[in-house]
Amino acid sequence: MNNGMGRQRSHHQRQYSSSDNNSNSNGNGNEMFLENGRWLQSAGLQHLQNNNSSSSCIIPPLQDYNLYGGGGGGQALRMYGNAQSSFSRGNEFYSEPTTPPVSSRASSQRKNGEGSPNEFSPGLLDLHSFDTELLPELQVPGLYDGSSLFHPVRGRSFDDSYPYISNNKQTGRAPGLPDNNLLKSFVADKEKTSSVAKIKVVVRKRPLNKKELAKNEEDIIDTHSNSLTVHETKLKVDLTEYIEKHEFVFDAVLNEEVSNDEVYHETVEPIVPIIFQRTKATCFAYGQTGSGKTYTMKPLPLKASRDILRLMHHTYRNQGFQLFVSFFEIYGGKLYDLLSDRKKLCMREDGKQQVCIVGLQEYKVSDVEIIKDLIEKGSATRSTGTTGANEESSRSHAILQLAIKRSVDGNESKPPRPVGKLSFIDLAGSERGADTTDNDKQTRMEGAEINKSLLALKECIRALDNDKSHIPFRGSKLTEVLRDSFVGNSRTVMISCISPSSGSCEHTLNTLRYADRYMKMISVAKCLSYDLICCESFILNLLSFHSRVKSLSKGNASKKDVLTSTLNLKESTTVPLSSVLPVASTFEDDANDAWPEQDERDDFDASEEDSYEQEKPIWKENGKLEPYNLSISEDKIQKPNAQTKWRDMPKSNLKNSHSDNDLNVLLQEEEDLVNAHRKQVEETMNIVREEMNLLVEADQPGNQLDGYVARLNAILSQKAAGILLLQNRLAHFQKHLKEHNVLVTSSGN
Ligand SMILES: Nc1ncnc2c1ncn2[C@@H]1O[C@H](COP(=O)(O)OP(=O)(O)OP(=O)(O)O)[C@@H](O)[C@H]1O
Repeated sequence: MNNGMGRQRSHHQRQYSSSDNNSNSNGNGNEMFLENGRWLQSAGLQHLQNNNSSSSCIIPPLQDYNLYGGGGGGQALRMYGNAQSSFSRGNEFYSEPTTPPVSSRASSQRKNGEGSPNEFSPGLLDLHSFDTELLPELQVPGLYDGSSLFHPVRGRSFDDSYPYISNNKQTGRAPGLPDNNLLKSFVADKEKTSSVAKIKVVVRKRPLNKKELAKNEEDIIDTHSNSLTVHETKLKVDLTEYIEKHEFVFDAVLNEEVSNDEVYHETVEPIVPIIFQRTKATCFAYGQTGSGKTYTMKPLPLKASRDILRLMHHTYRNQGFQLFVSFFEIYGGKLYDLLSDRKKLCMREDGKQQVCIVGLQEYKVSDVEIIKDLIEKGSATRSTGTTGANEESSRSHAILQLAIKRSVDGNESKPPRPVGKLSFIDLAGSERGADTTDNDKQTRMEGAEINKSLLALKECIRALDNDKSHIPFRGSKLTEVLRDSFVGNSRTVMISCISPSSGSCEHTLNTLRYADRYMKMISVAKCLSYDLICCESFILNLLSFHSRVKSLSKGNASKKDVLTSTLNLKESTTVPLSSVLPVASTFEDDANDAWPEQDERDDFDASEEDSYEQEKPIWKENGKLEPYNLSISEDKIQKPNAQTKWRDMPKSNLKNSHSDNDLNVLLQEEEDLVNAHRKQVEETMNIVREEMNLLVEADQPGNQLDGYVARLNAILSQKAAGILLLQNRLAHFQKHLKEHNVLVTSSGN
């Protein structure tokens, strides 16, 4: 709690009650994550556990586990997407604003005057003017390995790259580092930059402004390292005041003392290098009018351009990279070029479903001063007006794009092809439609349009989860433009801006809940990724076990090989496995493929498998999920059917090459590992279920989270089935070995 707030609070006699809608910072959440950390350690996955004491940091970013990149990105975003169901519904009242106002005019002073939507001349329809398809291959010798983005380094997190300093400044910059260490650390940090979080949610609290101070409004927000508490004043029925506390945890919380430089360092700086790696990155600000979105967003593009140019002139010198700047706004559902006299623009999709903004002026730049001028020019041209909360309020969504392009095969005569793109989106204030202080019709229509587009954004992300084949990107111009942020190899940083004042409490809570839903979804996805890791480890153990016994059976493995193999296996539980193994959705099939060749299994009794029927996860009637326990099935597995017939293995070879004791040790280790992994998978699945229950509890009517939860449940069931199948086979395999006197003693499991 800051001092000012402490003083002001002392005038009131308030009772504190804890909030019912807090995020995963609550007791359960903490315990859950601590528990999570414990089993990570026990599983040899402690490298995945962040040293940060904050509970939310125990779980590293999603991209570490291939939920991102390649085909995984969609999955994570779908999870992330449904988090937004708390987002306020759009205003029913909507009619399209007739005109974009000119810059810096109060809404009451605006005049009509823009043309109709059909006024584009065919000459503008140049689909190649903004080719958003990225260059298919980009190899920069001696620098990034292009593949690293698609096989991100695991166990490295965003936070690893920049040690987080949990103090009042909350800068995240290690002491002694130069202000811009980008270049110095560039090559050394290439692995780190490739592990930049796919989605990062940062909250920025602004200081109380003069108006709020004049009204004696209190600062009701306490910030901690990556969490914050909102103290909401409420009245009891007997009209006595009490405070309800709402706690939230995010990737980072930046308080009122944090400078714009530090905001840049925390949000955009880490993603700058990766746009040279065929990545489309987006940073957007969200929050109520007057909360500081423009203040936060405005300096970021210039700082980013500076770093991009440094990289181009040094690290990527003579590589043919070029930087292009464009700046446009979406106002009243229409696009206007802010660098070309507010020329109306038109959006088209090309044959490859790439969104092209026809006629958008892009400036090739290589000088920071020119970029600065362009940004200032565009900002001055942006539609602004006056709202109850902000005299100089942005009435549009402004999008500034920094595109990196490169000549194909060094051929300067051909137009350069895009390599990566960094978009900065300053969204219009989130509560406009509901702002009753704005009584003029124009302002209300703007508000309705803004709400409509923000609602479309929510719908779009939700659809990513529910309907793979159709995402309503076309619901608004905003979502069409943001499409790049949702698909393919992308990075997104969401900065939620909040006002600290008691008068803005409701809006602030809305903004934080919106951001919090993102965080919860990310957290669910992270748990699932652990589940995936554990399953992978489990399968790898079995495969390795099988191949070693098989090689023993052929008599072509020395004792040394076997022991080395065991060592490797143990190590393999602490390193990424997805490069070797299938992803969750297919692992079962692949595991089947990897089992002994068919001839070894020809005589396998199918009825045996039936007896190990999968336990179905239990859905309670109230929609909650019960913890899932594999132990019943495990009992069955321990009693293999005596009827089982296996084709004989050449036991003579085994006996000749190795002592029974060696094999016993080996197999015992195998079983221990397998059992440890099974337990982890069980625990992880329970954690995921707990998370899902939290989500369901926090859900509001009509948000259709049920579908999402059911889908998660299906994934878990599939995993559970796969695990049982593998255990089943392990049991058969052990029995087979016993029958052939390979395994002398039982593990007792
Ligand atoms: N962190 C901050 N430190 C100091 N002043 C700030 C900060 N954030 C915002 N302000 C000031 O608060 C006022 C409103 O900020 P800003 O215009 O960025 O809000 P906004 O969220 O973009 O509003 P709108 O949605 O209406 O455009 C401005 O005068 C700005 O200078």
